[in-house]
Amino acid sequence: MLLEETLKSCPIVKRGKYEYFIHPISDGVPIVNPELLREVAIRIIKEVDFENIDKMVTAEAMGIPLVTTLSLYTDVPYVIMRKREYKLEGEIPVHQETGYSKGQLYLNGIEEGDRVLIVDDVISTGGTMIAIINALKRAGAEVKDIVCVIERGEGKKIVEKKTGHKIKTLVKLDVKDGKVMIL
Ligand SMILES: O=P(O)(O)OC[C@H]1O[C@H](OP(=O)(O)OP(=O)(O)O)[C@H](O)[C@@H]1O
Ligand code: HPA
Repeated sequence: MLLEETLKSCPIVKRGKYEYFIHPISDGVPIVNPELLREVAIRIIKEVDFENIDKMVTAEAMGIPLVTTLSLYTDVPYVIMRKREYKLEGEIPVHQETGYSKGQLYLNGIEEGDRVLIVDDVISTGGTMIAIINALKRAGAEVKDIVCVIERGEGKKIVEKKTGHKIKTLVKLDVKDGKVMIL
């Protein structure tokens, strides 16, 4: 499949001590081909019961092409957790920490009782997913399902243990000696 094929040959750069892989789905560079985006969206749709989902939630930036594509296929609307504060009434700020960055994410647009699907491109340390789940909990939403396209490291296990939510992923990889290995 295209996702696995393109991951195997993608470049790695250092971000501090973190070996960061660069891929169209996780970075939008060097180029995003529609065949790959379509394959990923269809693989996600096969994993999720969209009949039970009111809204999708993702984090800026690289969840955005994913939820956009999914929304066009399923007619389910989406909310983007932004790194920028809007100061709208009811806005929920949460702390986000990844393997290479720290910051804030802001949730708007979710109402109590909303049945939510969380979508993201990568789960690595799990810091971003914890932030998203915390924000949704504070909003009173019901997390129905979670899908991340790419899994690396221990984040998935850590978040599942900490929150009790199951996380679905399409591909699991490891970055070793400057190369991506599909597990
Ligand atoms: O499991 P974690 O260690 O938290 O890593 C996963 C997060 O890292 C990336 O986001 P990033 O904040 O780098 O933003 P980007 O989407 O703008 O690249 C990615 O899109 C995930 O949201
Ligand atoms: O290594 C990575 N590459 C792209 N996005 C990511 N998000 C967390 N880790 C990574």
